[in-house]
Amino acid sequence: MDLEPWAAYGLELQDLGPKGRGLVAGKDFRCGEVLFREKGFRAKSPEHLALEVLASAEARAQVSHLHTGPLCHLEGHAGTLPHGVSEEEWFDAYSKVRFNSFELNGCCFLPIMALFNHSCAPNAAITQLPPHEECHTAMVVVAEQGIARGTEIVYSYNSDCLFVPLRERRKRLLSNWGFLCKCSRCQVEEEAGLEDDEEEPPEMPQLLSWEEVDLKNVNLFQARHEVLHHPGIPFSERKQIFSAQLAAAVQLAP
Ligand SMILES: C[S@@+](CC[C@H](N)C(=O)[O-])C[C@H]1O[C@@H](n2cnc3c(N)ncnc32)[C@H](O)[C@@H]1O
Repeated sequence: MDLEPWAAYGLELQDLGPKGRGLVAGKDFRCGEVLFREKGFRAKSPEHLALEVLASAEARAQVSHLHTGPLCHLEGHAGTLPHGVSEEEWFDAYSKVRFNSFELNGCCFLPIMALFNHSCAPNAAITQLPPHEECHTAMVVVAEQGIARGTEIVYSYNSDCLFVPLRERRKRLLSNWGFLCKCSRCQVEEEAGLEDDEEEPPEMPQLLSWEEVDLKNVNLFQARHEVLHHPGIPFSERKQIFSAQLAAAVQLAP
């Protein structure tokens, strides 16, 4: 593998403290721009993917740089290990797959995409590209002002997380991904004491709808901030708005 394949996309890998490493914009990106594409591996489950990785020296090399999650979360292999594979090698491969893959018509594993950190107020989103049988994914900028050079690029590991209050978001991320979310939104809400408070009903902002998906970049994401930050908007409505924005961004992408 190329030593720094993300550099060709204008991305820089940096140490970001409590979140570990993360990818940062090395140049300005426009709203709606596709900033990254990758073809990865797909299998029925993380266990199947780990076995595929262990079976191929090339795949092992492709994942060697990845974060290894907390082993206490792992149940380990159900049956016998492949010939010549030690327990230690199994746990390393399984942990890398388990904590860096996501569910998209099966278990999808993208070795470079796995370097992006999660945020509950993301400035990018990932979307599947055709042909859909392949694990082929693009990342699209969904920040209303685009993404300025030097800004960390973050997407939501589980877009459902965007639409629930702080305590519930943290619970889901902790149980599915094994980390306590330290994104900017969680930190602001934590400092404001929202974890303990009953959430107040929001004033309804001016929201985008499905009918408006052909809007131009300028106002495409004008309602995004409100959508993410007003906890009282019904879950189904938030999801619809978020999906409409993403669909519009993909249509606008070159
Ligand atoms: C897919 S990896 C992302 C890249 C990783 N930071 C690295 O150094 O390789 C996922 C891991 O990054 C860390 N991480 C990602 N987003 C985070 C966030 N919002 N808050 C805290 N940790 C985060 C967690 O350790 C998580 O298990």
